[in-house]
Amino acid sequence: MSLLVKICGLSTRETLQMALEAGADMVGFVFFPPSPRHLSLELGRDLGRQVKGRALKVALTVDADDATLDNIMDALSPDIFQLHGKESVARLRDIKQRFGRPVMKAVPVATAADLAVLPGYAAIADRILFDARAPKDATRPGGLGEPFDWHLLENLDLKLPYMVSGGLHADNLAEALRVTRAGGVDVSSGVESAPGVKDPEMIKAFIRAARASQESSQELSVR
Ligand SMILES: O=C(O)c1ccccc1NCC(=O)[C@H](O)[C@H](O)COP(=O)(O)O
Repeated sequence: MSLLVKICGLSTRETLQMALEAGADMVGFVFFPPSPRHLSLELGRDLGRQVKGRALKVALTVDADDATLDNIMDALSPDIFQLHGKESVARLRDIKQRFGRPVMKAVPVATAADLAVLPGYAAIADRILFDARAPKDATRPGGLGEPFDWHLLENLDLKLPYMVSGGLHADNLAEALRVTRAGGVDVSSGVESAPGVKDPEMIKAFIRAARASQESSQELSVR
């Protein structure tokens, strides 16, 4: 299974183009006003048209209501909804039924106890995104550029595809993958020169590092 690379929080045509040309498998668009990466529906529509099937479009929301999701569906037509709030298992089921799109549930991780929610979500979600749990005073539940202890996932037995995120960058993603055995990596802050300002060279470096890590793990597996 090829490693999935997601570049999240894209908000300009130029950096989206760079991520697509560099080979991102998923491009994430944030619809959460407190985020420095938040997109208007108009910009989401424009950027969505630019993707043209070259990557999966991920709409990132936080405890959004149906009206908000309807608007995002109309503007972006996402391939996946990434639910990054406190959405219940029942809410995941509702969203899947209403929109007919896969859902990726973000699971915040700080301690082993945070993994207790997995069986419920894993029964409904299509994939899981493990992210660092945000501090209590944070203005948003993700995109904070801080890692969690990847060893908490060392003995994970999850039948669902999962990604690792939270404070990743080109220089630590290989270790994150080695420890977590995740099938994908996701990054936002680690490819930015400032909050919300994506850096093309950092995007390229991150994707290059992810592909290099994938190749070396494939070489090890055939030995
Ligand atoms: O990116 C945001 O601003 C954001 C806002 C609210 C909820 C989630 C958010 N990001 C979720 C992502 O998928 C990020 O890529 C993930 O949290 C990793 O972020 P980072 O640690 O900055 O790489």
